Amino acid sequence: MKLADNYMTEREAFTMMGIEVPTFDQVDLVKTAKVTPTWVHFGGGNLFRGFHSEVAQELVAAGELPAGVIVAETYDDAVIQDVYRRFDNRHLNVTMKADGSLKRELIASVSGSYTFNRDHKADWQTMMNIFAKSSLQLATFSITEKGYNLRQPDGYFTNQVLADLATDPHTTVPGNNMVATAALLLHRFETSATPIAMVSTDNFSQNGDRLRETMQTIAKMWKTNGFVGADFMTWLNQDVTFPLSMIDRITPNPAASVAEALQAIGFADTELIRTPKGTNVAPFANTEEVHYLVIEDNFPNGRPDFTKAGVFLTDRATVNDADAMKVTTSLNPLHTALAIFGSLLNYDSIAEEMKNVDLLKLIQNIGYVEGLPVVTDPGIISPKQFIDEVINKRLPNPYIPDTPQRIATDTSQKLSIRFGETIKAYVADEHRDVNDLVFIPLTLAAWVRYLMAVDDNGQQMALSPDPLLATLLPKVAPLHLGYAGNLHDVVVDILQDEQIFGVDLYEVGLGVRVENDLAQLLSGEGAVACTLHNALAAYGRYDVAEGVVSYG
Ligand SMILES: NC(=O)c1ccc[n+]([C@@H]2O[C@H](COP(=O)([O-])OP(=O)(O)OC[C@H]3O[C@@H](n4cnc5c(N)ncnc54)[C@H](O)[C@@H]3O)[C@@H](O)[C@H]2O)c1
Ligand SMILES: O=P(O)(O)OC[C@@H](O)[C@@H](O)[C@H](O)[C@H](O)CO
Repeated sequence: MKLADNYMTEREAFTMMGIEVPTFDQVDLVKTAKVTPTWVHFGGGNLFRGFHSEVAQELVAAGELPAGVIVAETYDDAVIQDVYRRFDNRHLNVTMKADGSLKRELIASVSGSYTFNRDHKADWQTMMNIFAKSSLQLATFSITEKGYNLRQPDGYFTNQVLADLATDPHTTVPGNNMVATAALLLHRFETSATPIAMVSTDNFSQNGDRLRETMQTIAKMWKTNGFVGADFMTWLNQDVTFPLSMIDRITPNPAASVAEALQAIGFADTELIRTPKGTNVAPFANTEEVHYLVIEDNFPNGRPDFTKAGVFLTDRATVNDADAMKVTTSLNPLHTALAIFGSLLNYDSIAEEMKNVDLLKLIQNIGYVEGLPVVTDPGIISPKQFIDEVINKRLPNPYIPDTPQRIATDTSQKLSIRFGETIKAYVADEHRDVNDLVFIPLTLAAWVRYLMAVDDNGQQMALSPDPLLATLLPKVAPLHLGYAGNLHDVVVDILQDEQIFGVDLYEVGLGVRVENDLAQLLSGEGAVACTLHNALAAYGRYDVAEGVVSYG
């Protein structure tokens, strides 16, 4: 069987293979979406395919979303061509359960897919038409942290953004994806002027606020340059909402092991694709069973009843707390620590890393000891239960084919949220001492050590993509194993960069500690494993069997 087979008429054949098929006809969604679109999603990568599209499928089945969801790609044209249109906008979502069994579901909730950038004029116009429709209630985003950037590392607008902001959006098509998004909102204002919710579901704190600020920055510049009036600003401020969200579902890149399992049952569409822009996709997505989506309930033009698909809708403060819990202490910092140390120690599986007692203790100390105490309980999810589930069930699940290399992607964009927020909380609390942080600074030092692109055996190591590599690699170029020169002079520029860490590490009193850790980490072959082991012996406060104990 394959994705393009008619699941309405061949339902039994799919079911016999253990593939669940939709109860609705995708053709109906497509027809409805042409007239009354409801939901657009930007960034049709793996998270969307493993999570949002499944939420949409449940909502369609519940009669809550007759128009399905429309996918728009601003960045990677090949995604639309290779895994959406080529497969009639369908994919297989494979949920990998802790007992090794697979749930396979044919997803047909996508009612259209478009490449929204200036190279695709017809798709551009279609998206403009969709945004003009008063039926459109929301747009969601999963475009990675860097997808929201207007500025280059030095804080100035990128040349593309400068060019976009200097030209009238009514006459010139913008090149930057955020400016293009603002152009959609401008078109909406100038046509239906109906309210809309723009929902970022990317992994960073106050994600909605960042999207709002980005849209407002663009609008202000347009106004300054005389391209829009004050009325557009007023509409943007009053009628467009940017709800906060917390999203959680470990969704690794499509894995060969899952492709093989699908081939074994006779499913044909299993090709693993790496697009020229580096997105790893396939006709299927593979994801975990556990998932949380918490969204601020602020939809000014109405919304489907997301709760029918297990989504939490709540107030802003609760979402913020849930997000801070996940992104700054209880999941993503642990992931990033495993990504950095795992890459240096030559692991290619997160589950395998969890069998290394030192790596396990590392994340226990970062999570339970250093992060959890400064987290506010969101009330809807217990932080302690959440982190227990992450460390004891989710990360060790051998059936989740996740890799430290995937998670190490774009680390420079993530450190300020993953660790910087905890550092700031310690600094802000007069009852806490930032010098009690041991394993967070060690992980930051390990990231600088990682940038040397040499593993713990002294062998060259491929680095995961990161937009700052071009500026960072020349800075660490003098470093080598056994380096005995002036380390401070080499790393000071990096460690004081607030854009990267969220704080100037020297200003908060952690710079020298990170330098000292780095000196140990690069002292020779095996020094990464050894430094971690010694730090745990000296300062580890979490005992695997007994829970938190005092400093050694
Ligand atoms: N995969 C997960 O486990 C997971 C879980 C929770 C949250 N997230 C969030 O979702 C994001 C996407 O994850 P994914 O697994 O879908 O990744 P992916 O690599 O499968 O897809 C990335 C998507 O972002 C788009 N993109 C990349 N760079 C862009 C840019 N500069 N501008 C605009 N769009 C850009 C790509 O075209 C693609 O659609 C993550 O960065 C994270 O913030 C991921
Ligand atoms: O997606 P990123 O790049 O922000 O971070 C990598 C992983 O930590 C992340 O994708 C997790 O798998 C996810 O946050 C789990 O919900």
